[in-house]
Amino acid sequence: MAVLPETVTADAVGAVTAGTVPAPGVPIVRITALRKSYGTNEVLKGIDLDVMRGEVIALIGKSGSGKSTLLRCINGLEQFQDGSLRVADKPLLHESAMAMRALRQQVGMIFQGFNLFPHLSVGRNVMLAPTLVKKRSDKDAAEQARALLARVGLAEKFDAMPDQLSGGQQQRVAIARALAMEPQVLLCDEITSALDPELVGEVLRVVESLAEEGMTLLMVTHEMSFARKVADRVIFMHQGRVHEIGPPADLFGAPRTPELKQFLKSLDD
Ligand SMILES: Nc1ncnc2c1ncn2[C@@H]1O[C@H](COP(=O)(O)OP(=O)(O)OP(=O)(O)O)[C@@H](O)[C@H]1O
Repeated sequence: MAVLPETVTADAVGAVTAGTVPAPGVPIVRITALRKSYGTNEVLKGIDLDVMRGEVIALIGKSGSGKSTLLRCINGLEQFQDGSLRVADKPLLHESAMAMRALRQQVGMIFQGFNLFPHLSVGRNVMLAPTLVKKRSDKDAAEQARALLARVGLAEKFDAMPDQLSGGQQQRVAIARALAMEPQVLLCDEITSALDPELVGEVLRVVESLAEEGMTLLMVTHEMSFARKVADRVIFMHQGRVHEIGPPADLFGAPRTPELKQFLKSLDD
């Protein structure tokens, strides 16, 4: 796990986090007895998890095991029925619009679909949230966007339109856009699943470099070799529970439960 200094500023980009971050050893995300249902279907059945600053966690598991729902609860996209969720020591309270706005600034999320605004240039896509939400000047936001685009290897694409980019490039813009809000945690939900195989590597390399720089990452991934290489811990979710959790060498090398053994075997078939 990379360890960040006490305070990290956004000027050097790299700049994956900004502002004051909690002291080392303090969880950035603290999830306690979290339960989430859709109607009568209980999808998360009591999740307990502390995510430490600078930690990289890979979430793996069968389709429907609750991985995406967990990420969506952490960034406030989904409400939950029971338990508690704290981000940077603040409780996630859906009833407070102000608290939710603050949360959205702490927690970045990248999805399988890149969700860029098609009518805005790449640069404008990256600038949008900082100008609207953080009230940055156009000049500052453009400067930051240029630096972030350089950071993801797309310095020359500032004025391009999204449809002029490959899927891998669009996903890298989406990463730059998420970083522009200077999140303390980045949630990645199968961010390479929609890409042609030859484009997967360029996106994973960016994520890997963020991990090396100390970004806290929670990623749902089907890229097991990536999880093995980059994650500090892997979580195997099964039927809405954290079924196994530990270092990648343990989960991949010595799975304890039949469910994980079977899941890993299914990947080889
Ligand atoms: N908006 C929704 N409304 C109703 N049920 C939902 C909704 N979103 C997810 N579910 C259900 O919640 C369960 C968990 O879904 P989730 O997407 O979290 O699983 P997952 O592990 O991320 O799966 P996948 O790997 O296929 O994305 C599934 O049974 C799914 O059908």
